[in-house]
Amino acid sequence: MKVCERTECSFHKWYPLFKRVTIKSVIEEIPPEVLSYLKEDGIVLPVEANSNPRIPDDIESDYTVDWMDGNDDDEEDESPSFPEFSAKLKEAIGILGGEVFIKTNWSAPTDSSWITSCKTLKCKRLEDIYLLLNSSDRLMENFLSSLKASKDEQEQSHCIILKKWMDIHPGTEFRCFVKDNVLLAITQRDCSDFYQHISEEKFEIIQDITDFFNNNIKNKFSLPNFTFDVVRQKKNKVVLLDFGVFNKKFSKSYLFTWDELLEISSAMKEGDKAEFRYIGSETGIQPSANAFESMCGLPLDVKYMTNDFSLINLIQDEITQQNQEDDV
Ligand SMILES: Nc1ncnc2c1ncn2[C@@H]1O[C@H](COP(=O)(O)OP(=O)(O)OP(=O)(O)O)[C@@H](O)[C@H]1O
Repeated sequence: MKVCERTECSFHKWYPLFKRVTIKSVIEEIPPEVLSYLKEDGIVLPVEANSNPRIPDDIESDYTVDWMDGNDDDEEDESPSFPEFSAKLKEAIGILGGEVFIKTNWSAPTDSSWITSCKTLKCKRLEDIYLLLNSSDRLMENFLSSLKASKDEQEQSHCIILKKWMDIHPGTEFRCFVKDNVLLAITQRDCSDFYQHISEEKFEIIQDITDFFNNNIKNKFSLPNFTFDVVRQKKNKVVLLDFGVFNKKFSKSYLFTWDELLEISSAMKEGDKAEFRYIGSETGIQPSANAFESMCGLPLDVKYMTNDFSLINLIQDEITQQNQEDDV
């Protein structure tokens, strides 16, 4: 993969061109001092995001426990503060209707919904945004990526994207694969459930997504090979969510394998429709990747070590080897 492919899939690169067909968003560049703060371990909210300000001494009641006796003032002094950046985030929440979804150039904090007050990725306050930015391993990987990135990626500015909140039914989300500007395949994105409506409407789903691709995406995105995600809310209503790299290291292929996608590509003839895969019955459902992500936060070092998230395979190989040694 050429490195610039990942750059082209960064939200801030494609959003201006595809504004009309995606969710209204605001892009804020992360200033260097905020980036350094986000790269640090631990969760210390900036003062502007702290919704539990210290009770002033003069109204402290007899029942107030002085937990931090003597250290309070020191702690308060150490809290970071980014008034300008925080004001921009607050303004963006207002512009987008009071409820937003956040992500960085490439990833959303889907591993951290447990930390917000409403236990979803919906952010209504600065506190929710800073909690997600600080607690997500997925975002941390984005922030740290410049350490191992090529020159091209290092020159990328890190951004926080605030998107207007949209209630999305997981059974309406699809990932699409494009090679040489041809729509090859479409897969259900939430493979942890069986959705009756998908099998009932499969032909309309393929048609709507194909029309959407032909009218809005084909030959307009800057790469010939890529993935894109859509939400098909109802007939003739398709919304673009995101673009991704056509590469197994960076994008999940869900109900296809990457080898299958390449085979489909080489067998595809002009006029062929994209291949569509979905869970066809209750028995076909698969474990939810998000549930796994949020239950077991693997240390980043371990993730990097395994590179393509194949830790399970690594452990399995180790066990097999040990068993073989025991048998000898
Ligand atoms: N504006 C929005 N409002 C509410 N939920 C959203 C919004 N945008 C995306 N989502 C939800 O968040 C999920 C993750 O979003 P997105 O695909 O942008 O993240 P990602 O990190 O790029 O994912 P991946 O790494 O799998 O490509 C989506 O599947 C969708 O369910």
